[in-house]
Amino acid sequence: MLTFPIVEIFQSLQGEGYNTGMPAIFIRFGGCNLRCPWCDTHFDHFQKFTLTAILTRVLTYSAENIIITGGEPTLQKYLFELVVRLKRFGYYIAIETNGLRTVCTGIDYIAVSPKYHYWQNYHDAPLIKADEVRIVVEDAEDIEQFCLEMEQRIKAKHYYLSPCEQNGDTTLLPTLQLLGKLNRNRQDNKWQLSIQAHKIANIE
Ligand SMILES: Nc1nc2[nH]cc(C(=O)O)c2c(=O)[nH]1
Ligand code: SF4
Ligand SMILES: [Mg+2]
Repeated sequence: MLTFPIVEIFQSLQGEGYNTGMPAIFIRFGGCNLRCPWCDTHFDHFQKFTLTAILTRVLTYSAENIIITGGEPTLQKYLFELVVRLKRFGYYIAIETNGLRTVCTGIDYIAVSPKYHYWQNYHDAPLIKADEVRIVVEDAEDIEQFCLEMEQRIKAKHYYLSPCEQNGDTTLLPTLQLLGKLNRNRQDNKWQLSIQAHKIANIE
């Protein structure tokens, strides 16, 4: 029987990016094709759920939006089958991906978070169109170059920088400084700040 590795399913508010504040049911898949040193998700602890079990659980919540995340959710071979089933119930479906694989059709909103730590993997990454690009700011000399390359590579409506939190430290100041640099000499103020609002609010 078709099963999916599920870390957790819960309802909360989108804490990041353009849809911040949007009530959503989060479906978090296990497994990832990267190992970011600052990763905040235990994607290797999961339980097997059938499609019907996922659906049954999702239907216990009130939100009309779904955020598919992980881990790296595009690793799921049968993600499209899940999306089709969820769509029949009228859900608006967003996905959070690192952008190293294509995203199946039927998803309404793509948030891609390319990882500076794995820059070399992005030179030929397939995802070149998204709704938002969100880059976690690691304190590195050449991260501005990475951001500019991703802006060129991935066409999106919104571009965000997000501070990196690790062991109680945050890169908020370098993030603000980098926003200043990326937005200098241009009128569109294209790069915006995205914080992990759910962590400050102490919600899931
Ligand atoms: N509230 C809340 N918003 C989120 N947006 C993206 C998340 C993620 O872990 O992918 C996340 C998360 O874990 N919680
Ligand atoms: S891509 Fe995301 S889930 Fe995977 S290791 Fe990096 S931060 Fe963690
Ligand atoms: Mg998270």
